[in-house]
Amino acid sequence: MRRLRIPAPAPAGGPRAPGSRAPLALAVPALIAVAFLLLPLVGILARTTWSELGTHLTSPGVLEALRLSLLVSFCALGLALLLGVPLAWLLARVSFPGKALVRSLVLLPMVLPPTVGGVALLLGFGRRGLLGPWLEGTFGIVLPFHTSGAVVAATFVAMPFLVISLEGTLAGLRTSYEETAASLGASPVRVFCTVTLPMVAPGLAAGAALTWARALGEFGATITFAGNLPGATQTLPLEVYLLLQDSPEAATSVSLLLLVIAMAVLICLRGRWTGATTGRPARVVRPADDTALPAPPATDTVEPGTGSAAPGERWPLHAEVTGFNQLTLDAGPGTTIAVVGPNGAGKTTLLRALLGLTPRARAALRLGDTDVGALPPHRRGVAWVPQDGALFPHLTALTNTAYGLRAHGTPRAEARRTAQQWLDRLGVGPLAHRRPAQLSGGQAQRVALARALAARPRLLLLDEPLAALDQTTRAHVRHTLRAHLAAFGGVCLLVTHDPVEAVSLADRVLVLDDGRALQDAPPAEVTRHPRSPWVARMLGRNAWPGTAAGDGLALADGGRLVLADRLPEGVRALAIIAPEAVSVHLDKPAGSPRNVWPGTVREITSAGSRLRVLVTSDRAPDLVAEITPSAALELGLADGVSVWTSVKATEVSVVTL
Ligand SMILES: Nc1ncnc2c1ncn2[C@@H]1O[C@H](COP(=O)(O)OP(=O)(O)OP(=O)(O)O)[C@@H](O)[C@H]1O
Repeated sequence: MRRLRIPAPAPAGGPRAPGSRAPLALAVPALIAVAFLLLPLVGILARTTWSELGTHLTSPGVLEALRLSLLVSFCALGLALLLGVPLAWLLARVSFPGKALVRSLVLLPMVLPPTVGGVALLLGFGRRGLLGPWLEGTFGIVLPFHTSGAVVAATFVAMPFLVISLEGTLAGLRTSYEETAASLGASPVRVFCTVTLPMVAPGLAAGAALTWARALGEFGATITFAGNLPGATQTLPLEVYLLLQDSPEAATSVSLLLLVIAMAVLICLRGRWTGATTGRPARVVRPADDTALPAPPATDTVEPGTGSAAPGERWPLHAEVTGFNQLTLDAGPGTTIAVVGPNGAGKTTLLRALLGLTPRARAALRLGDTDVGALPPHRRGVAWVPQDGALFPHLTALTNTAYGLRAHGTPRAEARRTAQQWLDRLGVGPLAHRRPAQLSGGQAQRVALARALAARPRLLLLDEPLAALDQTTRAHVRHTLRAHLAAFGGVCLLVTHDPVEAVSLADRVLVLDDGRALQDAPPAEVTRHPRSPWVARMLGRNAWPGTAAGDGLALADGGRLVLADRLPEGVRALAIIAPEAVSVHLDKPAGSPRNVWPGTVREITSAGSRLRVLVTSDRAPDLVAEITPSAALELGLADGVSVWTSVKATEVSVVTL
């Protein structure tokens, strides 16, 4: 039996090649650097008079300075949170002119000598500064030589730590969570408080801890701007400075205290601030095992109190989209439209335009009798299920599902009851208490769908809802979707690359290309007469565009195809050939088929119980034939084998373009 060797995990702190050693030329200066940083700290420890430590730290002057330091540092932290959190959000989320300048401004106090910072504060907020006289005249506030001045100075130098840390975390947080929350009806402030802040909490905590530690140790700006008044502005660092002249041992003891506090903060953060604070890791969508769950009921007459399919709630759709997408959409209530098209065709942009989330396309949107195109995303009644579900990781399945209801003002108990009903309907009721990280891919998709439907949308947008699922789960969730879309009183747009999904779930298939509607027809019509080679190929057909000439088509990719019925000369058309209609031979076939080409087998793949054989030829475009495995065996087909392919003219269907 062969045993698998599992490689040992990379050591913490980054990958290292086995047996690799740091080169001496780097290791020596690095060690000197460590010693350089360590030595002063060891100096403090070595020179501390441990027997006197208690006396030094409990002297009235030190206790007063400690009290003041704590007051000033916590006030500075509060002020930094109040101002810095919105600023970090703005820098991370909004594009505006001069953003780089604002970011530099935020960083400036970190590189500015603190005394220069103090001078700048004096010139800005001092009694003779730009704002000082107004502050004094209007509010009677004089910042210099007052505790509030020490708070301002500490905030000035410490706030950058908070802003940088939080901005980095926000930048690492995918916007789909916030956009989904808005699509569920949450206002921007609600989204910020209930989704953004909880999700960036680790980064915020790290930034806050550093900010507080920096404010606690602030010296230069404080002494320059606020002075050194005992009981008012004389904080611990200033006390150390004074003690150094009169009582160096006491200064060492207080320094030790500040050192211990700073080290404690850094040890608690364990380097998170320097790069690991990019929000919680995205949930990994695992292949799902839904077999433990009850299959969702196919038809369900229980209607939650706020269900979207309640009698009377019917929402036809009218949309005129301009910008990158240029199309008009009209659909009756209950219609499901599959949106298909090649990569970059504008499917996601269309959904984002309907949500009001992109400036690249704009939708004049009417749902029922209401024009919602001018409303912000959270007031449109358009729910969105992005490809990854975007379940809020800090909420359970139940609270995720209740989110939209709560955003619409439903009382908590009622929202939870209704959410539980929706989860039950979608067959994931028993998982209500689980967090998204504890759900499989299929379960998470059902919860995401329950959450969207529970919000009572007037338009439902599903972006490749089944893409992340394995085949078995896909069939399960497709079944669930079909049952619930049938009961949905609005229009549903479903982006997909899967022909089975498009044909089995949709009443119409909207084919997009370059932002425009190439075809908008029932699935049967699109299957019979696809109007683009891409759709035909998506449906598993061979599709050759060409121009009518003589008794056939002059193919755009070179070669000729004979048709059963002549087309008017010069007409552009798409020839569709089902792979089953293509015959593969080892020798040139004699007799009836007039479309015969020599070629070479390039690829053989399985398609259910049959094989698909890709044949390339210099006399015709690539052609896929579908044959049985026994026929392939008989012909000895393999990559590189020379073959002949033939198609009867009567087997070619033609769509004029
Ligand atoms: N933020 C953006 N800025 C500029 N161009 C963009 C932006 N987002 C998308 N695009 C471009 O717009 C076009 C449509 O993109 P879109 O994401 O809507 O395509 P799609 O049909 O959803 O593609 P896919 O199937 O790959 O998801 C593409 O050419 C894409 O490069």
